[in-house]
Amino acid sequence: MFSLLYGLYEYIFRKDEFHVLILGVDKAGKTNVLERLKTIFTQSIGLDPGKILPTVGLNVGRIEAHKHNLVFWDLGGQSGLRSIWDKYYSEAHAIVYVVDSANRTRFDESKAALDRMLENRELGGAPLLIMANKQDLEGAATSQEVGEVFGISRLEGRQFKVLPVSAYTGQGLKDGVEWLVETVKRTHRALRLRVRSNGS
Ligand SMILES: Nc1nc2c(ncn2[C@@H]2O[C@H](COP(=O)(O)OP(=O)(O)OP(=O)(O)O)[C@@H](O)[C@H]2O)c(=O)[nH]1
Ligand SMILES: [Mg+2]
Repeated sequence: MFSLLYGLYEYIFRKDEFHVLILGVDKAGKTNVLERLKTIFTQSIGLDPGKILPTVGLNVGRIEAHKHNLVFWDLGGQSGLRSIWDKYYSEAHAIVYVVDSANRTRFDESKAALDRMLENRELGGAPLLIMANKQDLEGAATSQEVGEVFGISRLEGRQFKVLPVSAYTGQGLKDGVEWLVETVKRTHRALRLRVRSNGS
């Protein structure tokens, strides 16, 4: 009886856990974003930019924000590593797509990788937050420009937002996390994933 009641208590009061994939082409700044998020939202200090190497496997970061637990999965963006992105799609509540706003020469490549990702049905209904990163650099494209180049307003059936951020200064990261929590909470996808995890 006690365990039944405890189970019910746990079910009602446990914090929801959301899985957020951090994607984007190599050198966009994904791992720096993750490390800065750790500094902002946890007791520990994220890695210094100078100590961050190109990602080959998976970096995981957990934070607590707005009464929710968020688990970030940061994957490598080199072209040969993009083929494993889709292994994580079915379990992801939302996507953060990081763009190097200061490197316009790679916008086409980055947009192609984004379009390919969005075509995947396993990501149906997953909110998309585009981080127009490296805003601290002079000449960086604004978030509006990034939104236009990446054709974001044409997305149908998906919640999305483009935010100006800097992993170096922390600009925009709190707003991004707040948007993620508030948006994911309201999606059918979150409910679907929750039902599935309770059933397994
Ligand atoms: N100026 C500036 N540089 C940044 C910022 N974020 C990342 N960088 C730099 O951009 C480069 C790539 O950063 P990473 O975080 O390793 O990029 P990544 O997207 O994780 O790359 P992969 O792991 O190879 O996919 C590094 O030299 C970083 O120091 C930023 O906000 N501003
Ligand atoms: Mg990385």
